[in-house]
Amino acid sequence: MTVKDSGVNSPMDTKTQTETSFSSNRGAFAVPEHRHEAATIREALSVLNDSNSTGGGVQLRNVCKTFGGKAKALDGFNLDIKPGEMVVLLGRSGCGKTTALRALAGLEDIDSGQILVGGHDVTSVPVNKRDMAMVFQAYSLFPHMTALQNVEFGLEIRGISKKERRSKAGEMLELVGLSDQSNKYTSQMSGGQQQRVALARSLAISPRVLLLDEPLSALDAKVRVSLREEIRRIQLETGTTTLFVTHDQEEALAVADRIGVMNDGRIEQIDAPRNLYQRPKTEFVATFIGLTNRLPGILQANAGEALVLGQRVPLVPGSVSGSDGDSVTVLARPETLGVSLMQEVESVGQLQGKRDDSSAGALATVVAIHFLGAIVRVEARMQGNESGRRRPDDVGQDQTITIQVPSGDLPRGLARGSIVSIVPKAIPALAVA
Ligand SMILES: Nc1ncnc2c1ncn2[C@@H]1O[C@H](COP(=O)(O)OP(=O)(O)OP(=O)(O)O)[C@@H](O)[C@H]1O
Repeated sequence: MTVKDSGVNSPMDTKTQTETSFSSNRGAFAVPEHRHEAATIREALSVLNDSNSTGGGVQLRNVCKTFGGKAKALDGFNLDIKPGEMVVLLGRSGCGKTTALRALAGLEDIDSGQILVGGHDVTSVPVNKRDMAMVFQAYSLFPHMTALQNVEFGLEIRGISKKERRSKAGEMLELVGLSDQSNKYTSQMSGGQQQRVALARSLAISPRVLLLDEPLSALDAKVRVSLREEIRRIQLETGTTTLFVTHDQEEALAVADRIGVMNDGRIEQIDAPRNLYQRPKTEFVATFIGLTNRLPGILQANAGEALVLGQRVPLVPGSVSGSDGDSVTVLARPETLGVSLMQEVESVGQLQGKRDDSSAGALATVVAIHFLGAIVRVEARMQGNESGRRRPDDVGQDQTITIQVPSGDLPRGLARGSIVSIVPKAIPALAVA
């Protein structure tokens, strides 16, 4: 990773990266010898600014960034974050999330485009003048300083008086729930506690924008969940405009006001978590967020519907256009499919003989049941139509379909090997070609 030199707050430039120091009013502080840790601490501190304004939205306009003349990390990237909003960038590894965040911070120069904060063009403003603070995946704290000293440090490099910074640092540690740990060395703290300290240090300077780069990735599952809730609570309490980068869907859905799903250097869709899940505009977004079943459908173009397993399913905006009768694929969420047990038969073939082919639903055999606490996920294998009279929207033989129901709604007696009828509910879904 290249580390952009950042100016006044990072006198490390002249030192080697394995042994270096920060100078401040207090004197010099040794930085850990580990090369990556040193670079991360330097970046975290360099983003802490030496100007004083708060609030403001963010705009990245048509930003392009290429590394070494190769594929574009950002390719016409556009993002608009409202003041006080928490936007999460979500996407696969390498799609450009971190580059977007670092470009906003000023840690990466951009090839073209414009970056505005609070309506002011900061494209050429150095990193330490952008009024931002950043928390990284790595803890980026001084291990030989206490929690209080680490939080104070960000204020000290901005020339805040000792009395004032001690009071502010104490306040921030209280905000992140660490008042009773303030005199502990950060090297003696858990990962979750260290990230709280890093968050307190970032917020102590009242940044215009808070940047969170996979801040929870190094933590174990339980701590991740509790800390993400804490981050959201604190962000709402302080009203700090925040950009959060993660590849963890659940994390994104849990904390964001809006999620921007990234693909190949740009945002494919940005929306409130619920809209993104229920009304995805593209196949990429529909399949990236949550689970989907690919079901054959027959387009009812004028009605804005598709016939799926004999049932009319409304289509969301962004669905493929075409003519009545066109074959499409409908991306149905597991919870939009109803499942009922066909108790009176022993085989699908036996039932198919009795069934009217015009009735809605398809027959399937349950192959797995996953109990997930509040919900149950059922995997069922379609059997095809053995009577030979296939409906045009019959699901392919042997296709496995995933259905999800609240635990309390699971049909009594449903077990592996049960024969079930699957019927789509009239819940909007995306249709693709
Ligand atoms: N300093 C760099 N030098 C060369 N290429 C880079 C550099 N930083 C990023 N890239 C490339 O730019 C693209 C976007 O990288 P970026 O780190 O922004 O992706 P990401 O979505 O954050 O991925 P991850 O989730 O794995 O962190 C990738 O192809 C990556 O290899």
